Amino acid sequence: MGIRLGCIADDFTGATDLANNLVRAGMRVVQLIDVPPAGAEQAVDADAVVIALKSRTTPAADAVEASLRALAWLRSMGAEQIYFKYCSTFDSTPAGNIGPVTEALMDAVGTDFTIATPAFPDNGRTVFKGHLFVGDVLLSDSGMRHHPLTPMTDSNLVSVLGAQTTRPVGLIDHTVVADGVKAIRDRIDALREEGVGMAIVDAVSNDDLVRLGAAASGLPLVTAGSGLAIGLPANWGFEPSPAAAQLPAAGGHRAIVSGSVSVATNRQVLEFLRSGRPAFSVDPLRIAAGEDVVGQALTFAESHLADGPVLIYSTEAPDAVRTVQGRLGAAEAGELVERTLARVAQGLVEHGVRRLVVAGGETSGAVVQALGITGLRIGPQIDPGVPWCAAALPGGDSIHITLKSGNFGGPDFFTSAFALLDRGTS
Ligand SMILES: Nc1ncnc2c1ncn2[C@@H]1O[C@H](COP(=O)(O)OP(=O)(O)OP(=O)(O)O)[C@@H](O)[C@H]1O
Ligand SMILES: O=C(O)[C@@H](O)C(=O)CO
Repeated sequence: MGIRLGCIADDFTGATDLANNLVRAGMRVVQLIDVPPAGAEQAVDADAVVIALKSRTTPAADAVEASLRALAWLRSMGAEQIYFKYCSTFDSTPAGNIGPVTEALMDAVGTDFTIATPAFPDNGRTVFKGHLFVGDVLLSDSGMRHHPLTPMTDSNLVSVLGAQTTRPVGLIDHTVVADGVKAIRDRIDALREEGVGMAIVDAVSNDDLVRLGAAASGLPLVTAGSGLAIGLPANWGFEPSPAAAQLPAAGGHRAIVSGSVSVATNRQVLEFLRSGRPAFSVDPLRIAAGEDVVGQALTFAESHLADGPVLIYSTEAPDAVRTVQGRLGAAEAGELVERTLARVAQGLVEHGVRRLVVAGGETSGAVVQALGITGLRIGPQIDPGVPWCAAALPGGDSIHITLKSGNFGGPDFFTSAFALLDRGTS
């Protein structure tokens, strides 16, 4: 039998976030890193597949091209519904990429209508009257207003999405969502008749998302953050079950590689340092000066791995990051650190690390690619949006890995993640 749900995620940690919510709602999920190359037939034994792209901030045409390739592959696997996953903070610019990718997918699946909601109440993202809140504040008052690539300065998602698409954008507001599945479907029919192509949907609770999920069962394409995933699997009769999140037993050394500079990760690094555990700080300026930082980090790790976990981190507060960026350039500094941390991760695996936490979306992309990982089996949730995963390594061995979005996870994430594995993954 083919897969039920085919998902296209615009970044790697976002992909595991989505896969995690699907698993928790009872689906067996495989996450693939990029679209499998043509001819490389991959046997997928899963109810849903999430293809992880790095298309959030690429030029819109590239994001569209990659998303359409992913769509074609998912349809060839029998996907009955397509889910385009973006960030719960709707990260995008007037040039895209949420609008252009959505339009291209609509054309390709032959639909005149889809929904859009980044709501993820478990992580404090709610949509009310079309406005996105992050915790207690509007998106435009949150840290996202300073994001270097996708600054979010408007919380009104109808206008944000409207600026990115040629199709009229409407709203399905909370009164309709609260009224239930029939009311949502009636509103969709009415918007369709008015010629609206995409509708932002309010959701302030998981119950809202469950109702929306049921109402969306007939739509060939849905677009959302990961939250909607809690409401879709029931449309095929799936029910929450621990069996969906089973992973093989974990073993091997434990390490954390953190290139995330987000607020939550800074707190997690601080908490780890405070606990007196072994940690090595990667200084971008020393890398730029030609020091063998990879070698130094691995020598440090080697002497501590037996009593791990060991943390290798470049995480710094915004001021320190700005100073480095001022000296090296933001893109250059980012790339330098990503390359370094990816090589550190390779070295850690060569030294027997088989339980690895990676923090940061870009960092995760660099690490996963350097390790030659092409697919992830999704396991149990550590914190909302972050599951453990199991992956095959090119040499035939396997690894347990978790890819943590910068702003996800509690302060003790770097230790609670391993504690969950110690309690058993199956
Ligand atoms: N000390 C540092 N100085 C400058 N740049 C850094 C430093 N540490 C990390 N970086 C770069 O900052 C970027 C952080 O992006 P990344 O996506 O990994 O984390 P994030 O933005 O915190 O998390 P997310 O995207 O999941 O929300 C990477 O390109 C990384 O290489
Ligand atoms: O939706 C989110 O916030 C995350 O899954 C994500 O996409 C972070 O990059």
